[in-house]
This record gives sequence, C-alpha cells and structure tokens, in this order.
Amino acid sequence: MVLGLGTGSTAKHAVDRIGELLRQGRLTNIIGIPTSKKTQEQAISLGIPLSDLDSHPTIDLAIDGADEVDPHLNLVKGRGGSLLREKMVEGACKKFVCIVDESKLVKYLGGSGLAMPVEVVPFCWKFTANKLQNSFRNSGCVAKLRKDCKGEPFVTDNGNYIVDLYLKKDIGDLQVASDAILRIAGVVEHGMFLDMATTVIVAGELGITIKNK
Ligand SMILES: O=C[C@H](O)[C@H](O)[C@H](O)COP(=O)(O)O
Repeated sequence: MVLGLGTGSTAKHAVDRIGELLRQGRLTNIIGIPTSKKTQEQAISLGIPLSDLDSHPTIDLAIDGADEVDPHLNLVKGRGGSLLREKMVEGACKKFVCIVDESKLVKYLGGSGLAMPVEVVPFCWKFTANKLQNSFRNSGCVAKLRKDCKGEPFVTDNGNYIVDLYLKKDIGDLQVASDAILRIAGVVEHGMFLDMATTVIVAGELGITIKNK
C-alpha cells in the first residue's frame, strides 16, 4: 500500500501510529510518500520506508489534517506552509482521509477569519500579493506576507513565500476563485483543496463523526 503522509500536529499522530504498527509487525508492505521535509524526517526516524510521486504516481490512501472544512468537505490547508506538496500528494490519492476537530468546521472557506494561504515565488512577491488582494476586494480581502518567528519571510520547503489572504466575506464560487488565483503570474498554488477529501473524521465534545463524500 502506498500511503500519503500528511503534515501538521494532527497528521503527526497518524504518522507516529503508522510507525508503531510497523514496529509491532501489524502493518507490512507499505511505502510512505511524505508531504513535507518535517514529515519526511519524522517518518525516517520511525523507520517508515519512503518513496516519492515520481516512483509512485498513484497513492492508495493519504491521511492529513486541515485548517478549515466546509459543509461540502472542501478544505483550507497550508497554515503550516506545506500546501503545495500536500496538494500534489493528496491530488494523486485514491482516498484522502482528513482528520480535524470541530473547531475547524466552517460555513464557507475563509469563514474562520484566519489565513487562506497562497504559495508564491519570492520574485516581486508584493506585486503578486497586490494582485491577490485586488482579485478579492469585494470580499474585503487583505493579503499579508507570512513571516517566521525571526520576522523574516517564511520560506516553504520549495523555497517559496506564503501570502496569507484574510477574508471578511464569502469569496463565492470556489472553483472560480481557484481559477482566478492560479491565473496570477507569481502564484505557485493555493490552499483551497476543492473536492479532494473523500472522508473527513471530526472529533468533537460528543465523540467522532465521519463524513463521507
Ligand atoms: O501546512 C499545513 C497543513 O496543511 C496542515 O495539515 C494543516 O495546517 C492542519 O494542521 P494541524 O493539524 O496542525 O491543525
């Protein structure tokens, strides 16, 4: 089985568990495809055999977290900065299981008021950020360059920057918004994962809910 290994505080538990099952001999014959350098390091430390999309262009199952989930199981991802590799790996999956707690459920993407990440090339990032902000001005969009803890631009695993979009209102048709973002030269990828999750597992006060596509 080829397994996409997600990134973030939630996915970390899943990767730990996969490592544990392997060690106990309860899981055999798996290959992991990590979605970030951090997950790659974690998987190596757990002895999980790894490969990549070049060698395994079809993935059986990916497990990952998300930042927002809308009622149609569309997601926002990338507040940890790993959206590009996640989108490549999870876009190549037969099944994509997303695990969240109920604080991640939103009425519409961007509805948490938190960042909607867009990965951009560093070259003239302000130009790209302005284009992004203008594209969504009707939704009260503010575009900000993400900084690291030293106040320097946050650099992704791919050597790019992240521009976070903060929205005051619904951006409307998500596919139209996605196409508009991807048409801007300088944009590499955005954190909206539309129609990609096949299952979302939601942990809440009253237990676990499983939502299937
Ligand atoms: O870039 C980060 C990933 O998209 C994460 O999967 C997402 O931010 C959710 O992370 P967490 O499980 O830590 O809330």
